[in-house]
Amino acid sequence: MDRQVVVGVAIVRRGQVLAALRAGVDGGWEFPGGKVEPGESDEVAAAREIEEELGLRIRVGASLGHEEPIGDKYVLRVYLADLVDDAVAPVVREHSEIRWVPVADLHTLRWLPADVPFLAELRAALTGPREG
Ligand SMILES: Nc1nc2c([nH]c(=O)n2[C@H]2C[C@H](O)[C@@H](COP(=O)(O)OP(=O)(O)OP(=O)(O)O)O2)c(=O)[nH]1
Repeated sequence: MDRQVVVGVAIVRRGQVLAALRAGVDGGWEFPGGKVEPGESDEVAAAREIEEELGLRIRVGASLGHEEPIGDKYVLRVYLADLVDDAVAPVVREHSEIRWVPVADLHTLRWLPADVPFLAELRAALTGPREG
């Protein structure tokens, strides 16, 4: 059976990324998002989950590129997004905590294991190639 896709959304606002803390023993910091439902595109699922979890309207952009297995049932894809309205604040509905984190500090949080490989990609996508 194919693995079900989980979309994580890296919402970027003024150089900071919204990180969300999943509660519980298996908890940790994650990109808000959730499972893509049958017949739904990744982008539609991402926008739906962010509206449900945080009350935010987003524009979903590019995928960070690769996908990461979560256990043996799921696979995680992470998409860049920005806010339709920068002035609207997130509402915490499902997480224990949320934080806007400067891109350079993302690695200081305790992320869920599947998320860690995306951090370098995210930093590269947001800061561009370094000049030598
Ligand atoms: N949303 C999200 N889930 C992640 C990330 N990294 C990671 O390992 N996961 C795991 C945690 C969960 O086991 C699974 C996603 O489940 P979920 O609970 O967010 O999905 P959902 O909102 O559709 O929930 P449900 O209706 O099935 O309960 O993927 C991440 O960055 N974002």
